[in-house]
Amino acid sequence: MTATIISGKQVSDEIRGSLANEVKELSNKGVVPGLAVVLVGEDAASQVYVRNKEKACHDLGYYSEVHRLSETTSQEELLTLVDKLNRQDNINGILVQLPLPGHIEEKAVINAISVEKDVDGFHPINVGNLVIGDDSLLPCTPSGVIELIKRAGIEMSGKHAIVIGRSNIVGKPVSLLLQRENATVTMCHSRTANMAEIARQGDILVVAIGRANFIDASYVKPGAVVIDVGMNRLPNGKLAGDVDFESVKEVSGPITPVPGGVGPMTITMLMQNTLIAAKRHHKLV
Ligand SMILES: Nc1nc2c(c(=O)[nH]1)N[C@@H](CN(C=O)c1ccc(C(=O)N[C@@H](CCC(=O)O)C(=O)O)cc1)CN2
Repeated sequence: MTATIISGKQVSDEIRGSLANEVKELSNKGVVPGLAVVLVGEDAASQVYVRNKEKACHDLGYYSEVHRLSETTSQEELLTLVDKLNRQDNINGILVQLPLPGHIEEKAVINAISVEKDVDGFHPINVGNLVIGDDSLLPCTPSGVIELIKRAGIEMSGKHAIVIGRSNIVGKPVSLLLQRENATVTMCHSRTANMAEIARQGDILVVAIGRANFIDASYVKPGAVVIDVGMNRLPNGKLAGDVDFESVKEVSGPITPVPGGVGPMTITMLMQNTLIAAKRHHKLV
């Protein structure tokens, strides 16, 4: 049996089509969603992601500002820029590209972004609202995972979901979002004993551990849905997920590839969050 491939690129294109239509309708009311992206330093991957965010804004008809700051920018200077963007009326979403250079404290910067403009969903108030189930801007990669599962027509309610990885940006939020969909969630991490045995109980397996090709077929119940959030750059320059795609797809049900799975959803959910923030700002929701 060969598994169905869940294409993040395809789902992403569908969502972007709907966003573009909504932006056209909003423009009749004089509303243009605005996103500010801040990049500090020269990290090659970050430069690509920031360019892709700028292009997504352009393609969907958003206003965008990209602030490219030098590696030596001080925390003080960055906070001053964030403060300016917080007060700018044409900006609905602010995203500071991570990772930041070592001399800047990520927490201080994230906490400085206005909660209403935190389209990354990383501010502690947005995280707290996610925990208690209140309305909030959701972190992009975890909400992209849930959207991919839904749009593949997979029911989460009553299913046993296993999340491998407990990071603040993927593992923890994705487990909360799966619970919100009424899945029963088990979390595994680097200290979990008998991980393969536990993982094999899952109807849905979400993997975010940052170890290339770590999950092989022995972790997968036949027919289980497998979502690979890993993005590991190999010495040969190729990108690999956390899941050994070739062996796992022989036993699993629907599965996401890397690249072309969860990755493309991250920027699409960012665009969705920016639109939500714009509509809230203009009291249209
Ligand atoms: N402030 C933030 N910083 C970072 C985030 C984030 O959500 N907010 N996530 C990542 C980087 N990222 C977006 O910023 C991102 C990563 C990967 C992709 C993507 O489309 N990946 C492609 C492959 C691309 C490649 O070949 O390198 C895929 O998986 O198909 C989009 C966005 C860290 N920083």
